[in-house]
Amino acid sequence: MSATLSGIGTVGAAGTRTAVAARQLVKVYGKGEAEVRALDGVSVDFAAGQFTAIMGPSGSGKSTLMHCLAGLDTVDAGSVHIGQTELTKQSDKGLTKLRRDKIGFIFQSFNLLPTLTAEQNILLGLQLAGRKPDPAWFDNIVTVTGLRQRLGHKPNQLSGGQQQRVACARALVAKPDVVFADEPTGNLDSKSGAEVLNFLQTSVRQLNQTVIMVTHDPVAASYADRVVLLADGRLAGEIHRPTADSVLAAMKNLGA
Ligand SMILES: Nc1ncnc2c1ncn2[C@@H]1O[C@H](COP(=O)(O)OP(=O)(O)OP(=O)(O)O)[C@@H](O)[C@H]1O
Repeated sequence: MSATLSGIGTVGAAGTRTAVAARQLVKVYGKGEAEVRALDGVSVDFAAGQFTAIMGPSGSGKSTLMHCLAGLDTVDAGSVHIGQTELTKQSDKGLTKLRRDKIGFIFQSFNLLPTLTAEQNILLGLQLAGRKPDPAWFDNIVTVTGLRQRLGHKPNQLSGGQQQRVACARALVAKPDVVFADEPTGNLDSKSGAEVLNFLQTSVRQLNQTVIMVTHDPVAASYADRVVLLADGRLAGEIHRPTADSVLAAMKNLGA
């Protein structure tokens, strides 16, 4: 841990712990005339036990930031810490372990295995890691996702919203330090989207999880505790206790 990051992983004055900390992240694509600085010096902390949405105009760097925070892409400069562990210093092997043990993912396309039941999909990652689920925790997740009657169903027997709730349960079952959700409601109608967002909110408020979500949708962002705004690869502000209207107004200010 570097000296400038001494607060990371500790309890701060307000009683909050930092789950993810990014410092001066730079990510450049292409060279010369074609160079794009997708991230241009982004420093941001994400508190544990909070639901944060990342928003910004198209091309502002949201996906790049999430991929760099989650160790799915490398940075050109800067650091990312997940708790006390510096992700940006890990070997490929270390990164695989970190992603498996500390990070949960939810994607726009649900990425469930079609031949497995909902329960088998939820437990697959743990099984591959040779770990057993904590029965009480599994039970909690099944309750808040409302999947109890659906555990024996295969993905093609489930609605889109139910499939995404299975993907949410799969992301949470290993008790990760942080869950990254990339446009989790992008493929869902508004009712199913609301179910998934309610679940993510409940997982933070009742199960004390940490969720970071990229979204284009001000209504989806209004479920978060905090919205971080990006523009041109830089931080462009933040909103605490967002409403759909306050997010929409901020996005209009950014020219989105
Ligand atoms: N693999 C790549 N090669 C070249 N340029 C890229 C690559 N990936 C992203 N970019 C560029 O980096 C910038 C940021 O892209 P990014 O996808 O992170 O933005 P975004 O805010 O998620 O956009 P959107 O809302 O449209 O999904 C854009 O200018 C994009 O064209």
